[in-house]
Amino acid sequence: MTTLVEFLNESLLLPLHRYSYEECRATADWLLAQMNVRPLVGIVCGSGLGGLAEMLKDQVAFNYKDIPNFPQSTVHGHAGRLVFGTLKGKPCVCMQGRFHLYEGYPIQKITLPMRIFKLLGVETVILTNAAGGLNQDYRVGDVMILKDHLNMPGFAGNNPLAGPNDERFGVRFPCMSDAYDRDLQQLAFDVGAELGYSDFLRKGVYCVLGGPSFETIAECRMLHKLGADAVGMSTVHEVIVARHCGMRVFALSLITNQAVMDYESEEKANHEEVLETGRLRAEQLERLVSNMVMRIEHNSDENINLY
Ligand SMILES: O=P(O)(O)O[C@@H]1C[C@H](O)[C@@H](CO)O1
Ligand SMILES: Nc1nc2[nH]cnc2c(=O)[nH]1
Repeated sequence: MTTLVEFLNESLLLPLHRYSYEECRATADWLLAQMNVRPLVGIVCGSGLGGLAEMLKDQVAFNYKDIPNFPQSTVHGHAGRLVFGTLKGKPCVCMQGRFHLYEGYPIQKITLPMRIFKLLGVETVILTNAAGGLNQDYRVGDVMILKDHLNMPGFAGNNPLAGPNDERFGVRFPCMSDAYDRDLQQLAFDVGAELGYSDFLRKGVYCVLGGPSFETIAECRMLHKLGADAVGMSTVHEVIVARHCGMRVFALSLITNQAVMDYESEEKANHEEVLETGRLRAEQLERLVSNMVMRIEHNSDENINLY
């Protein structure tokens, strides 16, 4: 006989679909069956930053709609393709389009690709996003290297790791004080300096909100007081799942607009400005990421062509 708890689990929790290890494995195996190279680096393209995927050589690409268990991209500026290839000789997989809470997907679904990355052999994840600048020293077009985050949906209990924990992915209570790899942050600044980008490179704290509405003036003021330098609608959930399963994480925000902090301001946040700033910085971001990828060392570097 079904207990009340089982009934509630099935009727309330199942619709918030959690993918089992076996389902993740099936998706990864489906992809690997069509691939002769295992990616070491997984890249996620933020809004308007899908051009990063075009840098990959010898591409094999899949539309999300053809990949078992994958959600669909519904946002303009997120193409909805998983692209495999090499970047400066290093095998990579790139999400040209990510999923967001505001699209209506459960948090476990928008973070599924991180577990697929892990099962494909990815060791380092590079996440990019578009964000509003809260730090008053930031300018539109600045690139903020994430050193930490504020997880607002998480404060309200919406964490991608909520629910039963499968130890095959990671521990029940993962540490997040080392979420953003410090060596990779330094590498970004070193590579950025060599490319002449120091003037627009920053380091800061990213705050995730659920979206899709942009923030009110009072909300921006509050987030700034809480220690956030930039605000967005993604990345943090992916970071948590990636760290849970032991991948190294690097993340950057392109500051696509100034968050409005002043009641006298005429500025209004809008998605078109977000995409336009992405277009203006695309080339430099592509150079920064590809030069970083070239210099990242991996445990499995010597195995690159064995799969
Ligand atoms: O996927 P990201 O975080 O780059 O997308 C940001 C947040 C919203 O999806 C959108 C708002 O313009 O850009
Ligand atoms: N929440 C939020 N997300 C963004 N993505 C790009 N700009 C913004 C912004 O100002 N606020």
